[in-house]
Amino acid sequence: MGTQDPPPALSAKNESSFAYYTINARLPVILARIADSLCRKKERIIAKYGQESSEDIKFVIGHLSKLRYEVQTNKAIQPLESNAPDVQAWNRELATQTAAQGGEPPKWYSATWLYVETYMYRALNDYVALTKTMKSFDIFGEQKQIAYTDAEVPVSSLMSYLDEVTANLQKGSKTDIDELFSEFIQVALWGNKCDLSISHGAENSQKQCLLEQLSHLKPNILADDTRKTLAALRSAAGARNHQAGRVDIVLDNAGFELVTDLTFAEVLLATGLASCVHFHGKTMPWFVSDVTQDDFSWTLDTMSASSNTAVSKLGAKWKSRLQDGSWVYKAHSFWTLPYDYSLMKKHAQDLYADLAKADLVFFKGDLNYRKLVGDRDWNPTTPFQVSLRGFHPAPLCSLRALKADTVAGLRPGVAEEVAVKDEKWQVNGSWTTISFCGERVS
Ligand SMILES: O=P(O)(O)OC[C@@]1(O)O[C@H](CO)[C@@H](O)[C@@H]1O
Ligand SMILES: [Mn+2]
Repeated sequence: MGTQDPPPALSAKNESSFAYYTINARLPVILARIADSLCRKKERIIAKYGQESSEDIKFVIGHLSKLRYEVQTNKAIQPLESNAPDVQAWNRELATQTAAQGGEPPKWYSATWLYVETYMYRALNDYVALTKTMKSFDIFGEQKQIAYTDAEVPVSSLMSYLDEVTANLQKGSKTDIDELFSEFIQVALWGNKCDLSISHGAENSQKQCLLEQLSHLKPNILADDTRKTLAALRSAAGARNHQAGRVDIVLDNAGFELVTDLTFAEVLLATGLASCVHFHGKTMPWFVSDVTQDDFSWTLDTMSASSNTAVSKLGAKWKSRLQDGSWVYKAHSFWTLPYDYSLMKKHAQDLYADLAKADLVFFKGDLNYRKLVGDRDWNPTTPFQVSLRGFHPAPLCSLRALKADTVAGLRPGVAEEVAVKDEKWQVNGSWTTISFCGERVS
């Protein structure tokens, strides 16, 4: 490795890695759970999609067990078969990797973790797309809705607090915007602690009130670029005669995390730090809990229909934001391709150009972080800017709970200190980073 070369990408070749554990233990469990849940939901699926879907369920379960066998026995990655628009790109990537290895196709334990894990979720969607009747079925849909309903108590307290804070702002009381920004960026940050794929698709939602926990959680933020992030927003507005601009949030999980992101977006608008917020979701069910258009709409519909006044008020307000354009929801197919973000300019020029219109782009969650830093084995003290390897459509900030063993941007000594306190610090979601990059470094 030359001095300028980035470190290698994570892969299951290393048996002590989380990548190995994921492929060896977690992915087979996720696949088995999906098959089980299809069996359990059989009657409901038939009621919704018709009698013919009975055959479709068998078809999907058959493919799931074949895939599980292929993972467990380290078989070659297979081309996708549906005629979905992104299948060509996936199969082209498979051909490229095969050619690069002298005709040897990538395999589960030797290819990069990012490639095989994203492939697994893409393959699941392909099986559903190949059915006759169930093409619109979301394998994880019910779990995502449960993640929201299980969090109704913390959602209610968060909405009451948000309602109070925004009302006080309207009354012109001297609320400190810096404090609000710092508080609600932490709400969105810790919202990422509770996703479903880390718990093998089992329930893992937020039952306690997050607001009460924030100060207690503060020491677990290993890198905190809150001030730099806020300064970047202010300087972008300052350059336009104090006109606030667009802020983008690249979403991660549905359920409680989505509500925390929407809350943060509301605070950005209410404080005048942003004039509009663009949310980026997924075009298909992804990594168990990621937000799709259906999840986004379902969440706002469910909130507006809530019997809790603050929840229904905010739900209705957010639906109207989508109408008046102060919020925009979009989903680009690049987010579910296997590429890390240093390749966005090459594979999705339009998305890169769109993100460049924002004053600041927030990237939520662990998978987005892995894609930002190329899922590589960085020395933890490598500057975050360096780990991005030239990706810089706009100033950006990642809010992430560590659930994978790649991290950059830590001060010297921090990794060693936390490793003594918690040997699973890199993967158990209990430690977080707020990482900002204000300029391009290649
Ligand atoms: O992106 P998210 O929702 O925060 O996390 C996704 C995740 O659960 O999936 C991968 C492991 O399977 C890890 O990157 C991470 O733990
Ligand atoms: Mn996710």
